[in-house]
Amino acid sequence: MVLCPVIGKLLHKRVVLASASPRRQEILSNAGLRFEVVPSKFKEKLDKASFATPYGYAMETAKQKALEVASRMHQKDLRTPDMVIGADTIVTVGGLILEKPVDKQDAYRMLSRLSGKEHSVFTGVAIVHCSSKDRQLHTRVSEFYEETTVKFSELSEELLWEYIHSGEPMDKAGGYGIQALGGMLVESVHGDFLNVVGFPLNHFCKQLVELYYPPRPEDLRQPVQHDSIPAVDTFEDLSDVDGGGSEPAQRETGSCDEKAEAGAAGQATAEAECHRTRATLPPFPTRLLELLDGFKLSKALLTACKLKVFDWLKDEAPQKAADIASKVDASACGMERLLDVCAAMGLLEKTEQGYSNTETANLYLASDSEYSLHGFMLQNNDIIWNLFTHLEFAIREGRNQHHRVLGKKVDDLFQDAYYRSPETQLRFMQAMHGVAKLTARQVANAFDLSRFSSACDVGGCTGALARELAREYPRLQVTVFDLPDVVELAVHFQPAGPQAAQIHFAAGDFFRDPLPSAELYVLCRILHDWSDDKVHKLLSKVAESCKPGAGLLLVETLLDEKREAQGSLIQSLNMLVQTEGRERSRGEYQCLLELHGFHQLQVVHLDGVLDAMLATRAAP
Ligand SMILES: Cc1cn([C@@H]2O[C@H](COP(=O)(O)OP(=O)(O)OP(=O)(O)O)[C@@H](O)[C@H]2O)c(=O)[nH]c1=O
Repeated sequence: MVLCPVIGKLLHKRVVLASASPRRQEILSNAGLRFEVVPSKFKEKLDKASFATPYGYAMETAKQKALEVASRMHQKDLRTPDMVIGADTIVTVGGLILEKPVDKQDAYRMLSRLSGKEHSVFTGVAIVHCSSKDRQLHTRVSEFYEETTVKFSELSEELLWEYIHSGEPMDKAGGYGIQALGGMLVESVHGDFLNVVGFPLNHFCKQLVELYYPPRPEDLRQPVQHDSIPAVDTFEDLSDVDGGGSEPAQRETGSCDEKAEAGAAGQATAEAECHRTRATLPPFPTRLLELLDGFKLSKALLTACKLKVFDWLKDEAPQKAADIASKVDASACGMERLLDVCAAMGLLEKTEQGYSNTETANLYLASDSEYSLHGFMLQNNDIIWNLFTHLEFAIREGRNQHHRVLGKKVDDLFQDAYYRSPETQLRFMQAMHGVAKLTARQVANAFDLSRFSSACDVGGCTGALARELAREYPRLQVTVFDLPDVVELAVHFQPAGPQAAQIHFAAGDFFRDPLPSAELYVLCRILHDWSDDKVHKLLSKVAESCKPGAGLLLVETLLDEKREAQGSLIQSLNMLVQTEGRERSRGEYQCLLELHGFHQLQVVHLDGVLDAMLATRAAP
């Protein structure tokens, strides 16, 4: 969610952060800004003595960093961004400017200089607005700085060296990181904490407000100090009406002021007009329209995958739309539009030479890449998309929609729907394999499972999780238990390797057949497919198979965990449309587990929307 409305102004812009600093990236993305990262190659070697102030030096360095990136991006394939942000953080003490230490001795010199004293941290920021006319790059720079004062405690030699040996000082101005171990050195801070970390977010937002929402005439008559970042309804309407979009308004050229230039007599009318427009027009519903377009973007992505566009563009020189079109038997005009949308979504690079894959496309969308989600995309295109076209019925009826898509009754979710033909089964398995590979390592690492020597992954499909468990725990034997048809195909997904000897497949139906015996049972994204009745049935089977002390590892999306709320709620809707089950909250899982004799629940949040839970079987 975008908390600061002015950040939302940049959502449609191509914003580039010209910085390799992970802290800056984190601060800005936490603020809801969408941007690309292109680290600057500008060498921080300006002559410090030629600047009257330390912040003058920081601002100039920030500007040069941003300009270097703007001109490199413009030259390289004419990819002109709309905005490039550069920043430079320095520490000053006793008239000296400290940057990043070059080695441990240098870090020692810096930190001992700061010990027991107050120093200033300046971050200079440059916002470079770019445009391209007649192939020439035009830039407009606005810059500012922020100062924060920090006081260090007296640091003992021992502490100093211990800190230096931690490695933390090396990539940080002044040789410390206030946000991590370096926080222990700090007695007090005056000013913006994030400014010390590397980016003065608050001042940046205020600067954007100034750029995008110039003061109204009455504000100029009665100057108001903006101590806070103005709320959306104060300003949002202004710029969209005045500026005709989200271009930053120039104070001297804003449209209201242009009218005012017509003369004193015209001024009153012009102002009145401006105010009337402001009063009557609601904010432009940008976000709403973006949401509306969401399904078109998804379909463009899925169609490009279906046509294997990203396979044709993998590891190849850039290609023209017409070339790709002829390879996949498509029209050149249609393909060009599709590829342009893919480029706008950041999946392709578009240059004068043609289109090529971005890193994301190579990694996840090409069908033969290690972590390919191509199968998952096809599953979404061919199956889930159709189910979602019946969302209204799903909501009204409170049930999945396979019967409507297939035109017949579906009694068994898997046999009658997902596995109704070898082709649909293979596609489902490819989809699950891609998703499982993405998360399997995190699941395997979520808890210390070294006390178990055998595990059974119930409904373990292709064995992607089994493989990671085996890799992480070399003495663990893992049985993947799944339907006979699945087991038959699963072997094709198992690469050879040292883990192969630890993994076994067993065929059966987990609702009907006995489960293989194991010390640890794993149910990864299984329970959410099923109604409460079936969940009880399955959990009681698992519980019966367990000895006291056995473990149960559940992986699901927990509702109400106050993170990734949108992702988990969409997932919950997805379950309604596709399955007999639902996502559940931590409390619900805890109750279910306790009811079946599993206690000591531990929960670990994983990347994305998944959560891992581990519980132990108590003596019955
Ligand atoms: C005082 C302090 C600094 N930093 C980091 O120090 C680097 C400054 O160097 P820079 O030259 O401004 O930036 P860079 O890291 O070289 O990146 P770039 O923008 O590419 O020049 C930035 O990373 C900051 O976060 C912290 O992480 N914590 C702190 O408490």
